[in-house]
Amino acid sequence: MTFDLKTLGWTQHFTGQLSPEEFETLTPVRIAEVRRRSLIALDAAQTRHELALTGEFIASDFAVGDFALSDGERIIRLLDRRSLISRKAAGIASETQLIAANIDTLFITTSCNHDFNEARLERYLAIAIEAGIDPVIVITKADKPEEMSADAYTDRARALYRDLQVVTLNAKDPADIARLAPWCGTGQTLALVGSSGVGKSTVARGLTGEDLAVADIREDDAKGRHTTTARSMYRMHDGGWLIDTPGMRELALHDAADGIDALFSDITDLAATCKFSDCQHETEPGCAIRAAIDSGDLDEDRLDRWRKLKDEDARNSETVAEARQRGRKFSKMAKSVMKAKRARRGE
Ligand SMILES: Nc1nc2c(ncn2[C@@H]2O[C@H](COP(=O)(O)OP(=O)(O)OP(=O)(O)O)[C@@H](O)[C@H]2O)c(=O)[nH]1
Ligand SMILES: [Zn+2]
Repeated sequence: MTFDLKTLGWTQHFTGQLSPEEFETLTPVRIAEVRRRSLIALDAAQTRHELALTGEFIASDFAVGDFALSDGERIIRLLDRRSLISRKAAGIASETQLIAANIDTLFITTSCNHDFNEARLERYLAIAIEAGIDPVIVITKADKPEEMSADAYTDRARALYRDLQVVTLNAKDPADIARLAPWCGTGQTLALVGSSGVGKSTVARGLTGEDLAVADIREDDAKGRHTTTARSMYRMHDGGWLIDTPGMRELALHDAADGIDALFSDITDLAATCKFSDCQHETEPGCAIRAAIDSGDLDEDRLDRWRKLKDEDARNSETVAEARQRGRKFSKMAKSVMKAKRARRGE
């Protein structure tokens, strides 16, 4: 085990999962690309290897950023993740699609203009907390704030969550980009989310020196055909890794009840002291939340956003369950049709 594994983002969390035998015989790698039938993995020397997916593994088991053990040709074992971002898949068969693994910090990006929206920031905060990732709010366009001052935007973002880190900057200014260094050093893994046009690509270019959107790799596959695959892991100037997968930019909320509870712990704590355990915080007597609003301790807008976020999460999580239900019904029906056919054929 060489020291350079640290550079890949390897920590004690992963070392602790290895048996002495695995330690001796297998190579730790980090997944940089997930293809249909193979994975591109980086070893401690940051050499790219194409590893075959064989045996029990299929591509959808893996996310960019995963750590695994390889025998040099194949993946032997996937290691437990420190954090995971997934999204709901459209199809029935696989309910969630893995987007990225083992990210330390999520830069939730917005700008000093109409894009700044507390509800949207809270949605990303809930996603980060649920996934086990430290959120940092990055507010771009501090050099040309609209509607209010850059400091006012910073204050509004800070108020969203206790001890929340907020960096307000001009993403085009290298001196400002340098203020992001605490999250970009050797061993650290970062991802960016935010709406279109807020400056994600500009921040990414500042951190890596590369244009992410155009950094696709063209190469020839085994049969000599040209293929274009999107690169997803980029080395940052400060030594860390930036993960940018296509799914990262379209993250939606799902199955994030714990993340929402943590983000709004003041409200959840209050709700626990309401007189009725099923209190809807509308007109019930003994409602601690109504009392906090009346006394000015709780902001009505915040309560409203909490409700909407919970509804959105419930709706999106429910759909997954329903899809599963539909899938089961469909496979039952398919089975009974097959059975009937076999019976007709006299099998
Ligand atoms: N003045 C100023 N312009 C910025 C700043 N950050 C980004 N921009 C500009 O805003 C525009 C959009 O920035 P991008 O980096 O492309 O935004 P994006 O979030 O990557 O957008 P998508 O690729 O659509 O997701 C570009 O013209 C940038 O030059 C900033 O801090 N200050
Ligand atoms: Zn109540």
